[in-house]
Amino acid sequence: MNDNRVAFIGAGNMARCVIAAMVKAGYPAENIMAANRSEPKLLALQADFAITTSLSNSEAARWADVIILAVKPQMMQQVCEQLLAEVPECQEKLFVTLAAGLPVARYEAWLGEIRLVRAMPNTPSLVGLGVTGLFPSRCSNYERAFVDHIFSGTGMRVWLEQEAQINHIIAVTGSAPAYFFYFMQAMQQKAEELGFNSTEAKAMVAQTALGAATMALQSEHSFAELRAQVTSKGGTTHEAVTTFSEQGLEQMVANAMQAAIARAEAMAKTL
Ligand SMILES: NC(=O)C1=CN([C@@H]2O[C@H](COP(=O)(O)OP(=O)(O)OC[C@H]3O[C@@H](n4cnc5c(N)ncnc54)[C@H](OP(=O)(O)O)[C@@H]3O)[C@@H](O)[C@H]2O)C=CC1
Ligand SMILES: O=C(O)[C@@H]1CCC=N1
Repeated sequence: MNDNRVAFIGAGNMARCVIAAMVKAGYPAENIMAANRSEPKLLALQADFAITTSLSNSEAARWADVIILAVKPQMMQQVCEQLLAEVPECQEKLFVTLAAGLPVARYEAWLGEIRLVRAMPNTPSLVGLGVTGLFPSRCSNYERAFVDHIFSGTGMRVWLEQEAQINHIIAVTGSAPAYFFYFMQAMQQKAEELGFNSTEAKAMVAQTALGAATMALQSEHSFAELRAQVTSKGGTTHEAVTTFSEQGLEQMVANAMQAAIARAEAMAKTL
């Protein structure tokens, strides 16, 4: 499977995360190319992963067996239409798109009835601890297995049966690293107010998050049970958790996740 040539169109944050995971998992760098409209990110990818790069999307698409679309959703129509105009044979290749919001039908309007996988990774893919949701359209079993192989180094993969579930996985995992970073940022700010220096505070908060997530993954207990283990009757945790609860944490989280889904649905209509 490592013989297939994989080209990324767009070499930003998410392309870097997936490329890092592929290379770390042993995918040959000579079979990976990244194209970007400007040079700095390409130079960094060359230096870090020894992949091939290009300032021409068309060159990358011509070279590739598999084309991974990794530009922002707002750029996607222009990129796809230009690819089809300059590399008409790209229609015969396998496409993967990382973009939020855009349904398969939109790509078919721009590129024809292509074989496409919508993938929704998240940034912890960079360190092999990501979650990627995947929805295939018109793909063979081999193509599905190959895309699973591409993302194998990113962490957990979840194949979805309904396209609408992509918007749900955006809320649950795609956008979710930002929720945790926001929570940790708030904890770090308070720790600094309490007198810990910034480096110490960041490390203490991140280590606690890592410890809690590792315990949850290794334990059969529910999150509620693990929380109960920390919460002594009449103790400090009870006061903190009650404050979260009284101030509506659960509803706030649900509202935020629903807002992410609503935005993905709106993008599907407007982009
Ligand atoms: N970030 C995340 O956590 C996740 C993002 N995604 C999806 O991944 C996609 C990329 O997001 P992300 O990596 O964060 O965005 P970035 O802005 O970091 O990367 C987009 C890249 O596309 C390049 N680009 C823009 N227009 C063109 C063009 N016409 N031709 C070639 N390259 C172009 C940009 O170049 P330049 O450097 O010149 O601006 C930039 O490097 C989005 O569709 C997003 O929805 C999916 C899951 C998670
Ligand atoms: O914010 C976004 O739209 C993208 C998709 C998921 C994470 N980042």
